[in-house]
Amino acid sequence: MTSETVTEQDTDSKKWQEALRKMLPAGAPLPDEDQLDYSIAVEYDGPLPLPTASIPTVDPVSISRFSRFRKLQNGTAKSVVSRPSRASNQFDNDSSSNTNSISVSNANLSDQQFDSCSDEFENDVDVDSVENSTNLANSVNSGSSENVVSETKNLSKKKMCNRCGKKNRFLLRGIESCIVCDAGYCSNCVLKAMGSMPEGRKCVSCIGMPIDELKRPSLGKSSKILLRVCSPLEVAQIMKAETECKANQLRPEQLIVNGRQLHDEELAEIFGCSVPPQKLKPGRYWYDKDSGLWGKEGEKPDRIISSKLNIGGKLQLDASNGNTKVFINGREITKVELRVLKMANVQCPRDTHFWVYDDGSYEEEGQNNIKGNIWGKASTRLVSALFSLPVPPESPSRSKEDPTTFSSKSVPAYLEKESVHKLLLFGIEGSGTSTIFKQAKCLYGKKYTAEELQNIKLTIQSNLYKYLSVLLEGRERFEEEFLFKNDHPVLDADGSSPGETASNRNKQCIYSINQRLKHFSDWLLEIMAIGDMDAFFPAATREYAPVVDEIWKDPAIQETYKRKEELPFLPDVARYFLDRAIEVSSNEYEPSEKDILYAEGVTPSNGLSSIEFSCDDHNLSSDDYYDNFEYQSPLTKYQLIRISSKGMQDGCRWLEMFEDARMVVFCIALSDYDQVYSHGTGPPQNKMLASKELFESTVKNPSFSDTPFVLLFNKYDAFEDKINQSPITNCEWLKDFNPLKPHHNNQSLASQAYYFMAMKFKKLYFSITGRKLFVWQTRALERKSVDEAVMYLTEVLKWEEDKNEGVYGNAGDESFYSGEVTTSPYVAQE
Ligand SMILES: Nc1nc2c(ncn2[C@@H]2O[C@H](COP(=O)(O)OP(=O)(O)OP(=O)(O)O)[C@@H](O)[C@H]2O)c(=O)[nH]1
Ligand SMILES: [Mg+2]
Repeated sequence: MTSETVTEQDTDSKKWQEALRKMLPAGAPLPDEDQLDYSIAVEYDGPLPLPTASIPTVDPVSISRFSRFRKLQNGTAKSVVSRPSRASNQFDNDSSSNTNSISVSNANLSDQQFDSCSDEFENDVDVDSVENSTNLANSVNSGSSENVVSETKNLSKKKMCNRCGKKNRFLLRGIESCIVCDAGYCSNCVLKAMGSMPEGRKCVSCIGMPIDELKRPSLGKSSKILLRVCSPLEVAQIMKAETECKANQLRPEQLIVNGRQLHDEELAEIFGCSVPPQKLKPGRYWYDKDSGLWGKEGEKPDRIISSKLNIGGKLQLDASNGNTKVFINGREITKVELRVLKMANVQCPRDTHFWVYDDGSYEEEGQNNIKGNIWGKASTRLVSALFSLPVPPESPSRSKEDPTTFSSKSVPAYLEKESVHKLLLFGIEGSGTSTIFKQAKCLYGKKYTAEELQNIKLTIQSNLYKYLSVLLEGRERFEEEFLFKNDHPVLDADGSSPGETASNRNKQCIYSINQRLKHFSDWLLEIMAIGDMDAFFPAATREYAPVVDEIWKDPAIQETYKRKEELPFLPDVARYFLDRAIEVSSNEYEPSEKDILYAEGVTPSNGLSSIEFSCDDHNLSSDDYYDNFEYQSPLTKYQLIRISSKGMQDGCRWLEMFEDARMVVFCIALSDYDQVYSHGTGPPQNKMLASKELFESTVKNPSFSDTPFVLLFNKYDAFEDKINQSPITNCEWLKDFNPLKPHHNNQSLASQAYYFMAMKFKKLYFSITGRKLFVWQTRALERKSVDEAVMYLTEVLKWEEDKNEGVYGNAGDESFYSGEVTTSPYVAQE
């Protein structure tokens, strides 16, 4: 080794030390290389004030990680989602994959680039590898260099225009590909290569040829590229031709219905009927011509189409692979269907054979006696919709005689069902799921109706009495304790005995209230004890509002409130509403958005609630969020389904109904680590442990064996507030937390603890599933934080989809890449 190289290395290592020191909290010692704790990276919050030329920087080269969160601006990668806090990070990395690789280079980057890169660093460093690594260089190069290079090659090929061969900057905005041969063209070449597009987006040489079936879902969905080179009207025409021209249609032999290939006229019959199966793809299906139920072979029904079509073979008993011993029109139904039938109060013991007609009326086979209508009840329709079972359209023209009179206008969203991604949201009591749900509803859902608002108002008004009664009960207890203590004072050191005990009995104490209020208190507590509150309220609301206000302001109650930690049933929001008792109780009161957010009992406490939204509903997300993306179908719908904590306790019976959920969003309040949880008959337990148990059992639930999980760590604000007073090691499971000392403030400690807990859960999840757990943090009371969380969820879905489709294997590739790969010196060394 020459002396020159030695000095070079020396200087390098000094630079590293200098850079590290800047990243560490002020005064923190430079850790040993061996014990370097890289979770400190979450602290990093901006470019270092060092000459950029000499700073080792982080260059994003990981291809598959580019996504909407890493969209490119001016050639640099930047996190689109602004960080909700210094510590906002996603732990979406998989230690076993190479997708997190980041190469380190000494390239000269501008400040701005450095900033972007450090963003990337902050968000992307593989937590697992960081934790285990002993060397920064290794940690940031956690992927193998070979893989990085080959991924890049693939991408380069993918992103090359098939006509001009250029990888010019237009390519950052995507390419348009041929629906037959997948050749891609940049916006400069697309018209030259595809001509007037009489059959949609096909190379001129591919016209007349059948399309690539993988691309069928994107038929008729235009991209932004086309809009750049054609007028909107032209694009509309091209898209129309693409969906309608003969060459692009399914061929009858691609469809097998009830075990038989279709003929030409059968295909025509399907497409010609008034309610055809939409978005039909080649495959094997079953069809029940009496009820109109239609599904994929071996699966539950998927939709209801026109009945009485003469297509395919005879419906088989095992068409949907049911195992319930209950039969509909000769088909053994699936568990989910049976459950819905039971909810619709249809008696169905084993070995029942039903005859179901297309209007939902049913009878037992051979009895000739209509027993009822399955779809009669709105609740059944709702439950069916939630469980992805089809429901017939609600149309006045619907009739048994003429089943094909459904007007196409009334065909509901279920026809688009396959593009609805269900996200299941739950967690233990108080984790914040209803707050998140309400925020999401405000952000993307429909406005509350007048009736809903009225109900919310009544809920808020009666909550006042609930809170008051908790306080009054606490007051009584504290008063008794206080007087008892004074009755039996501990002997003083001088041996003086309890002298004036008798007179204490009649004495007032700080917890005492006047006779009049005592009277009201007794009355209210009695009503609460009987559980008869609804009989008195809201009628009594306005009448008693002044008393409520008076009691709340009474010094005794204020003293009681000071000990709210001892009142487990008093939520934090009590003060928010009690402070405004008079206003809230008035007839004219209209709950504000904030009131609704804070109000308890707005989302059902023992069941399901759901909202549907599409990507376009992101009203908080910046416009340029989608700028660089291929056009996303506005039809990508998401359904956020919240299962209440009570519903979860119920033997988790809901879960098995959601096998088709695209994602489980498990919510845990970070601030629960030192809270006690007691429910049911079980002994009190640490709340974080209770969450962990529920998490574990959910992960092991067979219904979710293939479903990605996202862990939402909620109440980050409360977590930050308390972490310095109450160490997280108070929780048995978190005993081995060993923060890098000294932490100069709550934020830094909180972010380290957050990382630590995220890692705990990631490892737990990995040990059960062998997969990666996605982790995100929220402050559910802040709307922006929930919006960001939802964006993250949709992003994870996208990643998962890409993964399932074999990333970049086909055209809909939404990843972006900024110029050439910088070969890291470390990669080169390997
Ligand atoms: N400080 C803080 N409070 C929150 C946050 N999220 C929710 N809360 C409060 O925590 C309490 C419980 O939240 P909920 O949303 O009702 O929790 P939940 O999961 O629906 O719980 P159940 O209704 O018991 O099933 C409410 O008083 C919320 O206002 C948060 O991010 N920070
Ligand atoms: Mg709640």
